[in-house]
Amino acid sequence: MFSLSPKSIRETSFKAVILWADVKGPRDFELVSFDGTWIGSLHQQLPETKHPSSISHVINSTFRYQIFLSETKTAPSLKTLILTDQKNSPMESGGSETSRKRKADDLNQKSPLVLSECPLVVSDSLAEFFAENKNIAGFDNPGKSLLSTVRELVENALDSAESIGELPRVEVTIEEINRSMIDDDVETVKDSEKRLGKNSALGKKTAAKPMKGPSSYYRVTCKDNGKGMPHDAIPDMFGRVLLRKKYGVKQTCGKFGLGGAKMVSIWSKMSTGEPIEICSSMKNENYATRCILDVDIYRNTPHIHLHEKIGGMENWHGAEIKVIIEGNWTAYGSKILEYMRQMAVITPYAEFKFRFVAVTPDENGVVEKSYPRLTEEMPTVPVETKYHPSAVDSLHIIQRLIGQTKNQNLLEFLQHEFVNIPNEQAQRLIAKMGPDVTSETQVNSLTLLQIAYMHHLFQHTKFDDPSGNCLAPLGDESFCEGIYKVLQPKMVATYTAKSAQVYQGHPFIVEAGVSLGGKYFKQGINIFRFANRVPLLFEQDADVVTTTAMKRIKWERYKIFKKQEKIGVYVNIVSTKIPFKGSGMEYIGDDISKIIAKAVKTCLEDCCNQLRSLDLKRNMSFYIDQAATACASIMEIRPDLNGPDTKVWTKEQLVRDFREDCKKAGLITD
Ligand SMILES: Nc1ncnc2c1ncn2[C@@H]1O[C@H](COP(=O)(O)OP(=O)(O)OP(=O)(O)O)[C@@H](O)[C@H]1O
Repeated sequence: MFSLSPKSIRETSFKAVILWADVKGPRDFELVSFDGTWIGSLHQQLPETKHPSSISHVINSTFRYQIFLSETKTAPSLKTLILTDQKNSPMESGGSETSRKRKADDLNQKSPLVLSECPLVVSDSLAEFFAENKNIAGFDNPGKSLLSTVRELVENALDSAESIGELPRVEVTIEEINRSMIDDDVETVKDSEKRLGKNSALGKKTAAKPMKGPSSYYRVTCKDNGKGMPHDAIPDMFGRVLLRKKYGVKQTCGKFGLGGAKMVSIWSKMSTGEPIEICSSMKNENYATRCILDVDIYRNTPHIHLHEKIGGMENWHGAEIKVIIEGNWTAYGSKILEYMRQMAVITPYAEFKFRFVAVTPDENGVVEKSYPRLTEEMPTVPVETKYHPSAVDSLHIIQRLIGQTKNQNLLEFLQHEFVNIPNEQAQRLIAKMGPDVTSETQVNSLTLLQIAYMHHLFQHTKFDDPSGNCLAPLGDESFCEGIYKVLQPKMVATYTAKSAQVYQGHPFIVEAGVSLGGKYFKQGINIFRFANRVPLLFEQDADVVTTTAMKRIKWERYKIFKKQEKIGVYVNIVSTKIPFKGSGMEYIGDDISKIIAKAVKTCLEDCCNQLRSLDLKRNMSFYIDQAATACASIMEIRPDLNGPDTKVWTKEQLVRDFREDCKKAGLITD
């Protein structure tokens, strides 16, 4: 079975020989180690041959891969890889039933194996692994780390309040502190860079971009009204990195799945050496917990300084997290303020308070922002759902589910551990898995090759689409409220797709908004991107939303003129898996999926249509006023037109009645 501890991330080169294959031409392969680990994908040109079974083809390649080896495994070296062709299953590709079966038998006996030599250097602690690779979690330099710290704490605070149905209230304070308050010797910027580089156990220095101004130390505090945390669980929640045993898939705001709070603890340990302080109280508990700890990075354990229960906090439930980290407000302050503003747009049911205090209170020394709650309407809490077979992107997932399942026979396993595999389809899949496998086969007796083949079948079979019931978009009315009140455009239209669509077995829903005018916007197109209700602040250019708004929407068709107007474009994509591109996970590549690009375009076009009809109504409203005023003037001049028994209409009354009638007829909105 898999352990929960990653051992290494390395680049390696390997030599591989395909001993058996019945395909030729360009193919995508999936590389899997013999312990079931998915290693990576490879696009390879196979030689043209009339006798495919005699292919002997050498692959030379360099790979960046991530390996999770068992803790108990004695030989931590990876020697053997299975190569699975993603495109062309030997059993699926043409031929009679008997020939397909023969090929299946061949697959079982001959095994399309690839041999390789992969030297591995092993590191033991998951916390150390994250410390070494902090850039993948957004902690690549002090400025970005300050932003990521705020982000992780705010998103945990929101999750916590929403999970108990409480309208969130989140207070964030960043106080710059005098280093001499915590350091004996004041460190120079150069020394600090040296220290941060040295902390990387492999000596891999993070490519530090030149930043505006020197970095400094900051106390970041985030207080919420969420569910709080159980007393005994707190040290592990903040001081031990574990790979979570995920059973299914869920819409979450965490981008890396690494545990943001833990990354914050590790960053504080690495950058200032100061512990993290947690105060928490749960609903209906008559005490609060105060816990001070730091992470022992090399042992991956919490090092507890204080862990006590305190009284007198009966009227509060929630958490307050305090951490002292190295950061750079000069370089990233504007990004942090932008994050808070966009968070207020996409979370209009929350109340946010933000305060920054510099060590020297000059005119930029204090920044305060307050975003009041704009609606009491809260989206539903996203629910975890079982995997759709097309969303199973590694053998590892099937193996984990086999390890956890109560459904021991294969037929039950397929039907109950996944969505959208009905009984008949499960039986058909089992029939394809070769003569040794039946509905009654115990899942824990499946060989690795059989599991690899099950995975292969999942990737090459058409299943019904998963439902989007597990997703929780914000909703078009709340989205409109957020945009209108926080960013104050002149006009805004929003649209949330009525049903989910599917990308690689994961359901997704797009919601969009388009606004016009407003003093906070620049001329042209202003883009705001969100994924699972979290703002995306970097790498905008290659994003599907940017490309769609810039190139695919014919704005003039809706009488919106890019060169003259201030256009706001807002897109929130919610999914059980956001197909991010790039290591920073800050954008969804435009080339990634036509389905997503089309869904974004459709939603934006709906908003443009709404704006167009809003604009027509606005014009109509103007002409109605003009017409009514003209009529009233005539009647004032010629009172005889009112008739002997009717009362004399004033100009105002006439305009009011006219507008009322037009409103009833749907010609104008206001
Ligand atoms: N403000 C908070 N209120 C209540 N519980 C919290 C709070 N912050 C963290 N936690 C608890 O600590 C756990 C660990 O947090 P952490 O950010 O490390 O992981 P995560 O939130 O589960 O993952 P990710 O950040 O990748 O989404 C959370 O799952 C949650 O149970």
